Amino acid sequence: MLAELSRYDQVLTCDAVRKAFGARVALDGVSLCVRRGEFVALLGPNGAGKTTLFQILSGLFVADAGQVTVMCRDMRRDPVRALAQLGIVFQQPAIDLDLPVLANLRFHADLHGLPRREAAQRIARLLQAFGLAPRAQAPVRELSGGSRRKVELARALLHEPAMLLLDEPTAGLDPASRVQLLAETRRLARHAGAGVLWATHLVQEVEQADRVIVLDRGAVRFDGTPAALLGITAAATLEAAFLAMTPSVARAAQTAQAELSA
Ligand SMILES: Nc1ncnc2c1ncn2[C@@H]1O[C@H](COP(=O)(O)OP(=O)(O)OP(=O)(O)O)[C@@H](O)[C@H]1O
Repeated sequence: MLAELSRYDQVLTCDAVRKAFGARVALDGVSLCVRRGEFVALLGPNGAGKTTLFQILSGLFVADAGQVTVMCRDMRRDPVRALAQLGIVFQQPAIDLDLPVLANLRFHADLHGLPRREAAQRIARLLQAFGLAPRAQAPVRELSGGSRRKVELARALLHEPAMLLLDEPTAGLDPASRVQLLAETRRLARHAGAGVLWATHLVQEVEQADRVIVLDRGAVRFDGTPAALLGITAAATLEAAFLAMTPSVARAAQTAQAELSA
């Protein structure tokens, strides 16, 4: 019974996923899960495999081996129903810059087959929550980088997905916008009971996470709470703990430091 409960509590599962590009192995047997209402940070240096993993989780790439499920739907066998439960923000902005904010959101609602009245209510709520209501009629091109990201996040939440996949959503934002976007995502996802997988290489963004998964060179090096990451590495800061978990990054940091002090 307990095992059944915990299986249904898992919104996203990824089991022994492998992906290679020719001889380069990008993911080497990655297993992880995200539970309902849980905010999980996926922390990894450049080239760790985060984007490849997201492309597989969002159905853009097919894994060479392994299994992905969303709300118990197998991504390979039942992609339509698995994808319907996902809200995705890609690393590269993917929004029509010439369309007004409102039209972008309406288009997404239509794609998901939301009835017009229901869509209008949800859009109004999300625009309000993100402080975007006054800019609803503005073309996205006229918005700041931070506001554009908020439109993408609102769009990802519009069909009320069980799981949010966010690939470095704060890339290119200033520190204040980063903190704001992170806080708003957490609040909205928790309110909706959705799971969140937030990929980043910024250690500051994992402090508030329920759990952190460290990915390096295509493999999971750690999976636990930020406090546990500090505990097992006996590091004073999360930054030091991350370096301890990713020796290749630590070596690069040491070399850079030595060059600076030479
Ligand atoms: N289309 C591709 N063809 C060949 N190699 C690829 C391709 N996509 C990714 N790789 C390689 O797979 C590895 C993982 O790359 P990936 O982009 O997934 O890492 P990442 O963690 O998202 O990095 P970043 O933080 O820089 O975006 C890297 O070694 C990369 O060079």
